[in-house]
Amino acid sequence: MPGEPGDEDPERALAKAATFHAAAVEAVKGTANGEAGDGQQQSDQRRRVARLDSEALQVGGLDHVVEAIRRRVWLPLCAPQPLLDDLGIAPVIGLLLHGPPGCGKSLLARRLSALLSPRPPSFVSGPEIMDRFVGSSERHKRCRSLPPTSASQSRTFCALLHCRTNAQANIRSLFKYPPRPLGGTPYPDDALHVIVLDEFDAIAGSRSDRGGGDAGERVRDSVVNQLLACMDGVQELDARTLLIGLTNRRDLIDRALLRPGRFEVHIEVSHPDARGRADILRIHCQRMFAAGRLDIPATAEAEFTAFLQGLAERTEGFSGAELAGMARAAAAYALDSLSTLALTDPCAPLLAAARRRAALGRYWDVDAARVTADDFERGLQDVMPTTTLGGSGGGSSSSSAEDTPLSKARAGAGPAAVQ
Ligand SMILES: Nc1ncnc2c1ncn2[C@@H]1O[C@H](COP(=O)(O)OP(=O)(O)OP(=O)(O)O)[C@@H](O)[C@H]1O
Repeated sequence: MPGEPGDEDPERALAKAATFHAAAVEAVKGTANGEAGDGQQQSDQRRRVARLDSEALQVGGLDHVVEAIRRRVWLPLCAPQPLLDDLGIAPVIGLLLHGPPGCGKSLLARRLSALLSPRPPSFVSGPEIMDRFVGSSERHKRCRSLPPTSASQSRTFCALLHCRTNAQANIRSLFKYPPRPLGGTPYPDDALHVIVLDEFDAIAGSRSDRGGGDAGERVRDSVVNQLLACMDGVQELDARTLLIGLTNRRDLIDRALLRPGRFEVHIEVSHPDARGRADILRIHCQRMFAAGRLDIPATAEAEFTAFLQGLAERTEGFSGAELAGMARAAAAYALDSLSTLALTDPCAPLLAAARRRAALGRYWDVDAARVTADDFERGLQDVMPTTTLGGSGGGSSSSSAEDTPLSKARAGAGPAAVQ
């Protein structure tokens, strides 16, 4: 039967799929054009199905991840059904993104789901689900420490049964489509439903490791069993469903969930390399650069690039979250120096309330506000201690503004050297 994993050698099926790629995209474009109501919607749909790359997703340093997603997840999802039938494949129903914290898994899942389907995705936090059910079952578990009267035993049994039933119902309800948002953009009934399972290991921990001992463990086991059952029944649903599991610990996840046909595609989202870090920094500094708030003229694209490369060289081992944090810290230092100006202005307390608002602009000197090399240097120092990897030592405390990538870039000296 088409769509059953293992019907055809996956490599061969993929090679065939690649051959049909152009035709598939064209066919989908055609469908989008045919179905769209007005011109705007047409062009939106066309863009949605026709493009999936790092730029469209607004993520940096994840080109290889995006390419794998495009090939294994996106192409089969947007290919025409007759073509999939000929190839004997069905789109995957489970994608697992795993890797260290802060490297962009949630960001990627959010952006990808927005690009894949007009239907709002369902976001689920693993610990939240488990706390609700396992927490209560563990509270009831304490009944076990009571003297083994028939009353306490039956209370424990009922509580466990209740928690298991609730947890299973809760997992089943995940697969139901969320109600259409009132006043939102209409979408077809069979639009893809994306379910993002954050901290997936909390829901999907390996059953064999736990031995199924106490009440909480039995609830956890029943959640995994329910998840397996729901995934196996996903093909019967009216709309296609894609589960995206996010985890820092793939090794903790039950192996039955990780097999082909369930979470079939595993992609590691790891720390970015120097080029990736420059891309991520560009995303997070682009706005201040374009607004002329960086201490580099907004037109000096080459200087900006050199500045980003210099910073990227000095931030080995940083995650995307840490790079974004560094840009925020630099901006906060810039604000801080401006607000100091405001506090030290001797006229400030004397101003009448009506004039304060107008005066604020003067005190903050909004027009002159720039994020300087020193601000980035201090931002780098701030974020450094949270970084556990790398330690190429960017930003030794003695480095002066003259040594910074920004000042080197401004002097036309190119990227700063790795320290
Ligand atoms: N590749 C990236 N490109 C651009 N920004 C990034 C990237 N990676 C991380 N960030 C920034 O860091 C923030 C946090 O990243 P995100 O929550 O996606 O990490 P995560 O891998 O899901 O972490 P965790 O495993 O701790 O949940 C993002 O909202 C974004 O601002």
